[in-house]
Amino acid sequence: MSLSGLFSPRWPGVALFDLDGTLVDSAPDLAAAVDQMLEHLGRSPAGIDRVRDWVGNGATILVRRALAGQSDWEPARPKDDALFPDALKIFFHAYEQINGQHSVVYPGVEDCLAQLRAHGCKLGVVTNKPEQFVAPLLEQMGLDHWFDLTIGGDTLPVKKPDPTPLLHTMEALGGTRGTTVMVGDSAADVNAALAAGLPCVAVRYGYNFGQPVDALGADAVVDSLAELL
Ligand SMILES: O=C(O)COP(=O)(O)O
Ligand SMILES: [Mg+2]
Repeated sequence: MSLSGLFSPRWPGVALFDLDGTLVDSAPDLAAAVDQMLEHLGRSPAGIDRVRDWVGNGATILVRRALAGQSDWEPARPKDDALFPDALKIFFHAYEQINGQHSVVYPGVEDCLAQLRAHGCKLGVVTNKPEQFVAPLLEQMGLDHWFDLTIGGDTLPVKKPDPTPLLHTMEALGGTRGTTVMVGDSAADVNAALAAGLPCVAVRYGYNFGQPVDALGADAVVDSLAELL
């Protein structure tokens, strides 16, 4: 499956990209910040392998999961509820310092973005990561210059898997359902695209809560964004 196929019948169009697990492997920084937060609260660190599976629904749910020590944080224990506001503050403070330090751009990303831009596509980032962390990460990764618009998890009243952030970005960039594609690594991305009525590419190398992406219902599943060229 090539991107021109997904854009059918009109090309160029708008390509919307998820950030964590799609453009950038940011789990090492998120895990470091989560572990700093847990240690500050006198808890044992969670470690990157567990934190990677907790990423995808934004920072507040990441912190909820870290306090619960598992993906399924509901119902939160009363003790966790009491700790949550402080835990979130500590996480934000830690991640602000760490964001970008150990993160890397995935192979194939730059070539894909360059090719899309060469075709005249508008490019957007639609992430559940809180907005304040998005521009600093894109800048440090040297990716910021590719994007016409970035939407964070708290930029609008709702986040993925709600389709609103995708449709908002598509419209702001002059796209339509026939000329816009979503590229992401998790069920939050695929479900948002399905609900928005947009074609979707899922990448296998990301996080997706520790589950394979092949059965999510994406229009194409790839091992690298270079496969789309
Ligand atoms: O911050 C998160 O939980 C994930 O962000 P993403 O939407 O870029 O994958
Ligand atoms: Mg993601």
